[in-house]
Amino acid sequence: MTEPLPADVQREIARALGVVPVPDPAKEAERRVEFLVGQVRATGARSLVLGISGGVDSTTAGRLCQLAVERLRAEGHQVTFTAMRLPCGVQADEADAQLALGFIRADEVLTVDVKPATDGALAALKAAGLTYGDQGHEDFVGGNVKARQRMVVQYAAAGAKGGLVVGTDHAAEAAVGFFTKFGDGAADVMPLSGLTKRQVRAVAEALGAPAELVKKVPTADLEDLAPGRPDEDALGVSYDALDDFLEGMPVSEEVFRTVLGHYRRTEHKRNLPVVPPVV
Ligand SMILES: Nc1ncnc2c1ncn2[C@@H]1O[C@H](COP(=O)(O)OP(=O)(O)OC[C@H]2O[C@@H]([n+]3cccc(C(=O)O)c3)[C@H](O)[C@@H]2O)[C@@H](O)[C@H]1O
Ligand SMILES: Nc1ncnc2c1ncn2[C@@H]1O[C@H](COP(=O)(O)OP(=O)(O)OP(=O)(O)O)[C@@H](O)[C@H]1O
Ligand SMILES: [Mg+2]
Repeated sequence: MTEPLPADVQREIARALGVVPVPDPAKEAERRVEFLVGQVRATGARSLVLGISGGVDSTTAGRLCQLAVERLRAEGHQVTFTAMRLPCGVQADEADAQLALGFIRADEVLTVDVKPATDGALAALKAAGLTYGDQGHEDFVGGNVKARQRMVVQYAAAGAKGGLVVGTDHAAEAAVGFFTKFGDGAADVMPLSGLTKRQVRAVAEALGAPAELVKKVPTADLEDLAPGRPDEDALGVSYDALDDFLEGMPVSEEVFRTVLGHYRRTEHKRNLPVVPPVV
């Protein structure tokens, strides 16, 4: 069988992830505010809950949430947006998180330090006898525990408030599975879905986000041994190249292979858990 052409593979992946051109980022922002409004109306939710890190994704999604709840309140719905600051101890780019909060102007900000819960779980696992390959491996697994502790507290807040947890996953992260399964990958609504990273930045700019945040270098910031490590460093491909891939532009063979490799390896993260076939 002949291999499909790279352009056809790119088109198929972009289609699966819902990537479309965004000629007018302001209209796109509006469409996504309306999506959130519709989801709140349909579910009867009384709040939206989202962690604000100081990165461009949560800055953008956070502002969309606040605009959505203000629109709903104008229609008479009792609904609020809770922005959550979820540092793990002291966050190096705390100033960016504060800048994001100043822009978003959320109804409420809840701050929870996820360090005690993260350290407690890891210490208990160690006491139970769990071991890791090496220090780097331990740090990597611990990073995912941190991301899942953020999920735990966001769902606790949503449970207390009758709310929906908002996720910030978009097409560039989804394509390479660059999120923690059931950590930041766990959410009820994902208003940035289908956007490439540059489209997220364009929507952020259209919303009036501070330029420092629009242009900020993306970081998962999960590893203690490599604080603030740029995503692009971990992924081995730049977001520009990844966006080119998703937007159907020509990419180098190396980029093509890297993205396709990540896409195939992380298929399980974009699907529900695997179950036995029905007989
Ligand atoms: N084939 C398969 N079918 C079904 N399930 C499979 C599987 N392979 C692994 N799994 C399961 O998945 C687990 C691995 O997935 P996971 O725990 O997510 O771990 P993993 O994908 O190894 O790591 C998460 C990556 O996402 C990055 N991240 C996380 C959070 C936020 C951001 C960000 O950009 O902000 C980035 C993080 O830096 C790291 O590189 C395995 O331990 C196993 O339980
Ligand atoms: N320190 C934090 N405080 C609150 N929420 C966080 C924190 N770190 C991560 N999150 C949540 O996890 C999500 C995933 O992180 P991710 O790094 O992909 O997004 P971001 O930081 O908003 O943008 P970028 O990818 O450009 O860094 C964030 O959007 C946010 O909702
Ligand atoms: Mg980040």
